[in-house]
Amino acid sequence: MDPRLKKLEEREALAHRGGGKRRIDKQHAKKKLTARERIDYLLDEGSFEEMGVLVTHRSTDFGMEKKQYFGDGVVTGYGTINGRLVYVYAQDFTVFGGALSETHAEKICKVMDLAVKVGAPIIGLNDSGGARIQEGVRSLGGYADIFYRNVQASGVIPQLSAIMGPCAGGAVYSPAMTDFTLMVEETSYMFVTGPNVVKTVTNEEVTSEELGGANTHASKSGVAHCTSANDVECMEDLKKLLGYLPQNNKEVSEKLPYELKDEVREVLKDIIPENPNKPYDMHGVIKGIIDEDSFFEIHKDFAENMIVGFARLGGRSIGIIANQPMFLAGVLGVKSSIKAARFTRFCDAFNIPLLVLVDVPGFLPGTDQEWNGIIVHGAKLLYALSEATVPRVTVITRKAYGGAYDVMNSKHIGADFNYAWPTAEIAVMGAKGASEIIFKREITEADDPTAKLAEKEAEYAEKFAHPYRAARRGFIDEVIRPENTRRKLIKTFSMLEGKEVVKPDRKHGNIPL
Ligand SMILES: CCC(=O)SCCNC(=O)CCNC(=O)[C@H](O)C(C)(C)COP(=O)(O)OP(=O)(O)OC[C@H]1O[C@@H](n2cnc3c(N)ncnc32)[C@H](O)[C@@H]1OP(=O)(O)O
Repeated sequence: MDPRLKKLEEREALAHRGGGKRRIDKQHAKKKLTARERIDYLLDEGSFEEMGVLVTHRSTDFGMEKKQYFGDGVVTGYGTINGRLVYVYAQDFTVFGGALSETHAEKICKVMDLAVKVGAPIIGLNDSGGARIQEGVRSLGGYADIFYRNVQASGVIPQLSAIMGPCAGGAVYSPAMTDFTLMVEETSYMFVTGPNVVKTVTNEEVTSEELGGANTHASKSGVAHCTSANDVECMEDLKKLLGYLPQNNKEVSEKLPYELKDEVREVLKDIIPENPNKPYDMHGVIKGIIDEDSFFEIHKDFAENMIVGFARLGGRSIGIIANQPMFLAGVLGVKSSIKAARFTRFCDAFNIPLLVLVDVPGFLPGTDQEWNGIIVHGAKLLYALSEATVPRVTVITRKAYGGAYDVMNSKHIGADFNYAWPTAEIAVMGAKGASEIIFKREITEADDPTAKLAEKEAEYAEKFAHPYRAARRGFIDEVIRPENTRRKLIKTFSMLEGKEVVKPDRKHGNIPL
């Protein structure tokens, strides 16, 4: 063999060995794949083109000049997922624990820059011990270079993060600024300060898993949008999620071929219980509207009184925001408002039309909510929907009470089409609460206050617990039969395809944060 070619092959082979067999075995023993194996699962077969395979770090402190690994702990490049171009970086835990050096960061920045220039999604597979301790501030600078690029890329290309091992300290802020963070159950964790620091500062005893494992972030903090059972499932989830998204903010998501069929869905006819206070599962309504098996739920276990996720409707990718009467009667709270607001802004940035399903009795009362800022967090959702210019369609299935009626994509805040089912109740509040206030004297002075309250409640319900007053005013465009919802929505979103909104000239608005 030509010795020059041999030199190249030797180096490439070394790069592919990562931190060596012992460390790869250790990675596998933890039920984790290596960086290269993850990329193999993620991308279309044979599509990966690696960049910077021969990069090494430049550190000479602590004898580091003798510890050189080609690639420097991160595999970067581009390839395709279902034929679509994506950029990817995967941290290699077998090399310095995937710790981020100056050169490691430069490699990540290079693919991020390309992704923005070309206009294709970037996917980061994180598995790292954080800043390369031997490099000090050069490593910290490398993180900041990535953070800066995350912000510049935000709303321009989709940015997806998978946490597949440790992600601690400042390292957490890159995934936090990307659009979606997926975490692998049991093998990944994220925290700003680990259990030892927590114990020293607050005297709390907590494990890494409890503090920042996948389930914690998926249910308590909302930092994780989805969790996956293992590395392979995580790659599959990334692929699925990507399927709903466009390549960049100038494109729309691919519309899948769709044959008109089963537009009338009888299953929706009886989904609302007779008793208006009885819960039902809004997932059933979603299922009854969308293309078969097409719902990809985001934040499934976080703020469950609100459902958000992507679906296909007549082959078109849409974002769904829906109150969930099964949890806290579907009220708006701090977490659910933040959840829906963030999702709204993503969909709006990437031209994904929004369907809002409403069954909301109001805002969650209590000191906990008030002291945690429901005013400002509720305003986030109001603001996000009001500024969204993508096609926005609302269906009120049952309750739309008080300020929550306004917030949940009402006509008044710019929704394009507002439907209501005959079971809709659009009012300032429920009939009982309203009667107790406005007929207070009559009720207390009555011989039988309970009977009086029931009489007044019925009177109020007769007047307001329906969609027809709103329809008379044009706040509701049409009262539709539930079984026809899918058909109506396919037509409506198709009709709205050409929607354009000219926005006022300003640097940016000031969303309540
Ligand atoms: C932006 C600001 C920040 O990032 S501040 C955070 C700085 N990082 C940290 O404090 C975490 C330090 N590392 C650790 O605590 C552990 O290594 C963690 C990540 C928990 C992994 O533990 P474990 O699975 O047992 O692996 P290990 O300790 O044997 O490490 C594997 C190899 O990786 C190395 N390593 C790890 N972290 C770093 C780092 N930050 N800088 C440089 N090297 C790192 C370890 O030395 C070890 O190397 P080797 O394989 O024994 O040669």
